[in-house]
Amino acid sequence: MNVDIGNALASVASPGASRDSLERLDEQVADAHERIVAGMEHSEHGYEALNLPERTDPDEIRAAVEPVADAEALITVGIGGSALGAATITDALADESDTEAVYLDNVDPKWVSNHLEGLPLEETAINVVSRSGTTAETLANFLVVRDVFEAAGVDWTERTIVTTGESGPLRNLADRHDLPSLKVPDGVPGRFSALSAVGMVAAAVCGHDLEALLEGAAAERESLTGSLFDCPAYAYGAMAYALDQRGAAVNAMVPYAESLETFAEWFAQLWAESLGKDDLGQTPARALGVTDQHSQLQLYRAGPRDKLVTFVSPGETDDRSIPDTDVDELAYLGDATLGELLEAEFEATEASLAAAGRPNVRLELETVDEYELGGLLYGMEAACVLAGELYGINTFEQPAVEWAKKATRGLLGGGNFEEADAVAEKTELRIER
Ligand SMILES: O=P(O)(O)OC[C@H]1O[C@H](O)[C@H](O)[C@@H](O)[C@@H]1O
Repeated sequence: MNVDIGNALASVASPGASRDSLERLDEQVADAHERIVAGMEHSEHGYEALNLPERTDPDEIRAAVEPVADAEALITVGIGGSALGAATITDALADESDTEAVYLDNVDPKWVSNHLEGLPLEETAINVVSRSGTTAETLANFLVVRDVFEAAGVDWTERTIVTTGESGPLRNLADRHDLPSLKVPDGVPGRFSALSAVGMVAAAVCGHDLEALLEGAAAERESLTGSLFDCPAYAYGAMAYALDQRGAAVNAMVPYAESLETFAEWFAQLWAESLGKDDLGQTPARALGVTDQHSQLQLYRAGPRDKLVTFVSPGETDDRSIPDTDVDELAYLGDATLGELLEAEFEATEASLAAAGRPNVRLELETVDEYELGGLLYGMEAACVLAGELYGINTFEQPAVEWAKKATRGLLGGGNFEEADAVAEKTELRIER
């Protein structure tokens, strides 16, 4: 992954960071890097995620999925960090796989039913993922999926792989039914776990190259140095932080590839849940090039100066020519391809923001493949860890999310949680028709 931060310099954009201010920030980056390296060396909670390129064992993952390696469809049951990393990988590489990957990361009843309908259950694998093993949505959906298999007379125990922590209800269930199971590595929070079994079981069932994913990530790891001027991941994390300090409270992630739309979702969780602490953090927004040029771009170019726009350039892709036409005004299209049109729109949009003095950064991939994806995921995680150090917050906890989880369980009678009391205390000002 390469990163181009030129359009976020103060000479181009407002808010923007001057070269001098980046030189000064680089001293903090050097300190933060030392802290990060120490955390990695001691396998501290969270920092350990940056060791995954060396720690994850592709053979172990492949062995666990072996019984369902030929599955026509894969249902992954998980939520948040236990779904989005896997979905980012399999959605980005869907064209390369014959396995249909379905993700149940919501409990909207109609949506769940629609997703399960019509699947060839005899040829479908189930991938249940929950670090804690207690997440209500995941456990509930798993019970629904099991029920659907049982109703169809298909033995779900033959087709299920579990990835969870050392202990907990899901671990007990895996043991009771003797299911192939993998462990969420210690010290790796869900949103940083894409490059472990959490994200890679689905990739393995879909036949993707696990080694290449890890090699891409390892190359990014190698580039972690003490200076933002030498390290793309740190350049991104430092610039995003610097811009937030100057008023860019929103970070709009805009990949220019349909296949990377889920990546923007993954990034939103990473950035929001990691950095949204102590009244700090940058709000992630999601958009898709070129589609959202025709919806959100107006705001990004002419609305409040509170945004950084992060483009992702997918590099080389399959192309398709645009057929000739005898309509004179459209003749220019006939000389081009859809890929050239996309590329021209990307560059034009980037330039249009720069011309209006709106900060934007470009993440460049060579192409969308396992190696580049591994690098992108790892690079964004390292950028996030660096930003967390610069903010001075705990990047790896998520107490605000835990609060709502407890309130939900309390409401459903799953234990005594004082958080549930707040629901009854809601202030109402209802306007009725
Ligand atoms: O993997 P689980 O324990 O089921 O957790 C799934 C998700 O739950 C919560 O929402 C956390 O805030 C997320 O970070 C986590 O990824």
